[in-house]
Amino acid sequence: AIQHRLWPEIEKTVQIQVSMAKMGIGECGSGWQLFAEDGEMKMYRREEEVDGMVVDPLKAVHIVKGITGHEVCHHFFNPQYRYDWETTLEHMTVLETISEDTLVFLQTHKRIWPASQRDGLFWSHIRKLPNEKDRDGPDIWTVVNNSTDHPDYPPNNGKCVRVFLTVCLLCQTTVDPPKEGTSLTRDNLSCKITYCSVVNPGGWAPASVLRAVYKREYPKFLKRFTAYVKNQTKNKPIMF
Ligand SMILES: O=S(=O)(CCO)c1ccc(-c2ccc(C3CCCC3)c([C@@H]3C[C@@H]3c3ccccn3)c2)cc1
Repeated sequence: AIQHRLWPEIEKTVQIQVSMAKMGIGECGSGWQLFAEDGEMKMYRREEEVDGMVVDPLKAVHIVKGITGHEVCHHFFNPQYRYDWETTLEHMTVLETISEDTLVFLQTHKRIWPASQRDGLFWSHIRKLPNEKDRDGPDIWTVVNNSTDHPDYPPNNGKCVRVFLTVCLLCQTTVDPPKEGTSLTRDNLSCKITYCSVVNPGGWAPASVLRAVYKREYPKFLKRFTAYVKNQTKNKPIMF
């Protein structure tokens, strides 16, 4: 197949993001502070600023029963579900379908007072990865989103300030085998979800406001998104 212009960047970014997502919090370099915890969900952040702007990297680990990594990534990647779970979204369009596993999105997020409204333009790639720990086990699934350019939508030429983001959702499914002679059900499934994100707000916004927004929005987002996937899949055949 002919190579798309973004292919080399996608390949490299996916490798870097997946290896970072696989690292434990301890290995990931120091400075991670736990800032939210809710049951199996643990959210860490590092306080970082670039040109005086808050770009705090975020790393969340969550364990959800009853769903697979494929189901989580499928509902995160596909545009048709996004308005159901992404509450800060004002508008979303798919600018380009590079392939069935790679899309280019343009999204505007609801304005967060007193900051000006933001938009994001990024490629999104979904991929199945071999399970190196257990060759017979379920595959690992990932979605990587990374800011990119588009000739028709230059940054900051309308009402929105363009954010720059890199996001990695990495999902590892575990199957606890059912008792002899009983069939596999969703009760035998659990999924370890690692969500890493770095969002550069693209233009000045008060650090205190941004950190308050991050503290409020990220836990809400991951809880709402995983509850959405459980609800969407509960009466459907398991998608490995
Ligand atoms: O995982 S994704 O790829 C899912 C696709 O939508 C993604 C997640 C988050 C963002 C995002 C974009 C802008 C902003 C801010 C920056 C200054 C003012 C708006 C935020 C702030 C952190 C808060 C936030 C956190 C979680 C969800 C939404 N909002 C987040 C974009 C994409």
